[in-house]
Amino acid sequence: MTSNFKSIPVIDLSLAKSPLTRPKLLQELHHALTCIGFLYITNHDVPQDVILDLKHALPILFTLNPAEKEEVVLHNSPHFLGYSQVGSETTAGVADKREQFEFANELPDLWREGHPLHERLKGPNQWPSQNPSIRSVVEKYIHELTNLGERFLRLVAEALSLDPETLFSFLSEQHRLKLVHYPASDPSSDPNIQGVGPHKDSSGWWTFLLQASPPSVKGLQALNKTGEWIDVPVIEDTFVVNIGQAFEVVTHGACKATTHRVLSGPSERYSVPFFQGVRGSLTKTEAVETLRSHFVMQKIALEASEGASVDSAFLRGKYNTWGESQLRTKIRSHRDVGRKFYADVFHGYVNDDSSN
Ligand SMILES: O=C(O)CCC(=O)C(=O)O
Ligand SMILES: [Fe+2]
Repeated sequence: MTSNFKSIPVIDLSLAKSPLTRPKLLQELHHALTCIGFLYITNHDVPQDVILDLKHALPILFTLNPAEKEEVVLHNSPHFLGYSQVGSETTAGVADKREQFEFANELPDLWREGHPLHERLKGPNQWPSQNPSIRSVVEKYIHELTNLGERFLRLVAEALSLDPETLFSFLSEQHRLKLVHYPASDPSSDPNIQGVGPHKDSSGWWTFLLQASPPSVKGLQALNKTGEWIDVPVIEDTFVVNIGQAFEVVTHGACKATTHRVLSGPSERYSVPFFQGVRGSLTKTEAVETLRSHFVMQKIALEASEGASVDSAFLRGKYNTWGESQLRTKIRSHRDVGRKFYADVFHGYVNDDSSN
């Protein structure tokens, strides 16, 4: 569990540039990592035009007509890359009220019969033919966020007294990006309509989220220790950054993947999470053992009040690699895709409740 935070800290990455201010940054980052699991970063050095181009592209992309969206529907893709309509994804057993386009850095489909099934998550994107400019906007954005993620990981390592390159050995060559649209809800209806239900991020090592609507549009909330939902409002020129489940496992719970959700509201909302990918071949043993002496034996970085307790579907589940557990999550969230491309394992995955 995370500590009983009431707000989300803002970490100024420009403090890293001077030896005079770097210690302050590392101290604040350490606190955010070990006590909250959620933070904003500012002065992140992602070029403004790359962010603005993406923000401007969102409303245009989502006004494609249903046939144009259908052309790139997720159901075409064994890599779970493409468009999914409102209500087609479920989180915590309830349909989410959001539509989304999922992309990744462009990779060839090298999977063949006999290779590990999770390798099939890697592959090319589907690009909507009626919005040809979206491709370069998304590709530039993924490129910048990949770099930001790497810069950030070096700071995280330093804040946790690890070698700056240590955390890179867990990364995948695939990073995924979702462009998300939450339609407005009727204000007279239930105020707690689920945009996306309570969850810990399962796809990434770290998540870097652009809240792409004006500050007046609310929705994102993080859960603190006493079960209160804390607003994570839009702050201009920041990214919201949060820990994924694999990172919680590898750090033995020193750094928690904090539960969060989005409520849909009276205004539509756009957001863009970038999921820094975790290597699919990562086994449970590697995940647990690689940094064990650092986090458990030396008790470094374990100042979070409750110590380390890890709540992980990956560890609880019966699948040995991160890739397999990620594939299972994808299949359970998008069953039509699972049934079509993963028929051999589909029933096993959807009927297996050994992890959620
Ligand atoms: O839309 C948001 O602000 C957050 C979305 C999210 O948590 C997710 O897609 O994992
Ligand atoms: Fe999330």
